[in-house]
Amino acid sequence: MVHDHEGPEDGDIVAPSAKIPVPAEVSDAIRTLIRWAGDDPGREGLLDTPQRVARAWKEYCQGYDEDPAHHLGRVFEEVGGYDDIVLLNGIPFQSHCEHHMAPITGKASIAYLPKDRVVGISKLARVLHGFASRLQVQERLTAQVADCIWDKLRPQGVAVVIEATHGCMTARGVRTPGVGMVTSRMMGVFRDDERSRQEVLKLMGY
Ligand SMILES: Nc1nc2c(ncn2[C@@H]2O[C@H](COP(=O)(O)OP(=O)(O)OP(=O)(O)O)[C@@H](O)[C@H]2O)c(=O)[nH]1
Ligand SMILES: [Zn+2]
Repeated sequence: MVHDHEGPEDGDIVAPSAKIPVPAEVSDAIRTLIRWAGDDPGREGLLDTPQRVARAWKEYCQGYDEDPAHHLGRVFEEVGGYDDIVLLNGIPFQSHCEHHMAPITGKASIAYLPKDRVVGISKLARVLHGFASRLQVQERLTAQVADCIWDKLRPQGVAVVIEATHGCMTARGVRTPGVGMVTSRMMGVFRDDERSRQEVLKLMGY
């Protein structure tokens, strides 16, 4: 595959993704898009844009390079008898919708009721980012995060609530900013037991 030879100079401060070579067919496609949108990809300000856009998309979509379930591989079975809800509340995330490749920006609240194992709390956010860093619909993202925790931790319950705004609804199309889409997935006791569901929703601030 042919690569464009526009790399960082010695001494430049570069993001890790800047080192990824961009195949010529990818930068050509972005040049075509710029032209189709009405601008001149040959003008000075746009010369490096195809490489930047390509590398930005590699970064937005870096979840394709990982299996988020791996983050839940290290569990702790001794937690001093703790047997109540664990909640990571309001985790900010960014994703992109699979229909328009426009940003989805939101917050996720992820809770589980452990049975015999807990996980390092940062790992819940890592699972979220792993699935969010792909082309998504919010419903699937919500379900994938919940299913992953359910499968790997075998807890008594999992609750995931995601609230997000969709760039495809604000910057284009219906142009309705400020509207949040809310999705939730309740599993185990949070699905079957009304009091447990109310308790976790209250902890999340709903
Ligand atoms: N359910 C769901 N819909 C989404 C999500 N992200 C974007 N959409 C919607 O996907 C739909 C795609 O509809 P289409 O009619 O095929 O595309 P469109 O003509 O660009 O639609 P408009 O956005 O209404 O202009 C739109 O209604 C979007 O609002 C998501 O995460 N979940
Ligand atoms: Zn969209």
